[in-house]
Amino acid sequence: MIYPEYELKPQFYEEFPLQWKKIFGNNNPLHVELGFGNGEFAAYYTQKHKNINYIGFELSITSIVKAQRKLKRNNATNAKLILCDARFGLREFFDTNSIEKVIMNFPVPWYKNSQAHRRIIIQDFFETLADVLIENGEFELLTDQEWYAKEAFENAKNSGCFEVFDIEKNPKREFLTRYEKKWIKFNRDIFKLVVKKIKDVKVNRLIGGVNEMPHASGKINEEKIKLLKGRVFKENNKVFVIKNIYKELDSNSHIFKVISSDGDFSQHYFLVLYQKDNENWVIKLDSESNPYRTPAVKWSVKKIMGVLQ
Ligand SMILES: C[S@@+](CC[C@H](N)C(=O)[O-])C[C@H]1O[C@@H](n2cnc3c(N)ncnc32)[C@H](O)[C@@H]1O
Repeated sequence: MIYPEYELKPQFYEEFPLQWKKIFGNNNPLHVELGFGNGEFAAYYTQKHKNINYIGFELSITSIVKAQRKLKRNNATNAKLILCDARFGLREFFDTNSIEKVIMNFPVPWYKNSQAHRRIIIQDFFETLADVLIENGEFELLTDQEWYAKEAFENAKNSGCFEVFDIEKNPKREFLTRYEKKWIKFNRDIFKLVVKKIKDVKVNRLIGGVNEMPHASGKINEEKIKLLKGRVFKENNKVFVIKNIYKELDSNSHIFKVISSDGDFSQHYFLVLYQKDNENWVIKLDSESNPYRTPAVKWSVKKIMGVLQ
């Protein structure tokens, strides 16, 4: 990363939710942008609002690099960018009643029904918002898709936790994002939805507390190791698959390439299995691998040790 001071890697933190006061060195209000793209809005917003702490989520590494450049050019000191699914990050990295404003400019709408689970504004999202926003905290959505704004409107209303304002068509805007400019050029209408939190909800988080290193140990039947390649394990909301197993030359250790999911949240990582003494083996996260220690990640460690015994 070119300007690492702007990128925050929560997977290297020990404790969740994150301690934002420590991270920014002040107690300024937290404003969060979901899907910041190339960071034009982040650069504008952090200049305009010097007394807030801005946190942006993106899934694209290229976008993170471009956004870092823009923040650096402005010498912004109140911004952190995170490469992570915004739905996961909003729920897992923030405490209850901690965010003043959440902004989402021109999300990917995911038109097809088969892709609907990828939309950010699903019902669960509004429950998370009702947890992490402070009282009277706001969520602002801009989109060129009227149906998307209406779906968000309905989901926010159905949650019972928000004052939901009428959708505004072609609102007056001080700053146009890259996608906004593009859609205006294509003569598309723009829709703005604002909701204000009026009621608390407490949602379950996957990785609360101290982020312990999952590991398991015991006697195993070595013959069973090679049989695990390609196996899929499922339990409730958790799934993991062992994509590959590599044996280290000249040593009794094996690396497992694993993909796990907790609901819609997937992670790739490596586990290492090695012989500790004459009788016992240990399995744990490989030191190069740093997934969030979600229930599926912890379960994969215990389960593999279990089936090898
Ligand atoms: C259409 S672009 C809009 C970018 C920018 N906000 C703008 O208005 O110019 C949508 C952005 O959201 C990002 N994105 C999509 N799903 C996401 C998710 N679940 N979490 C974080 N970012 C996401 C994409 O990578 C993409 O950069």
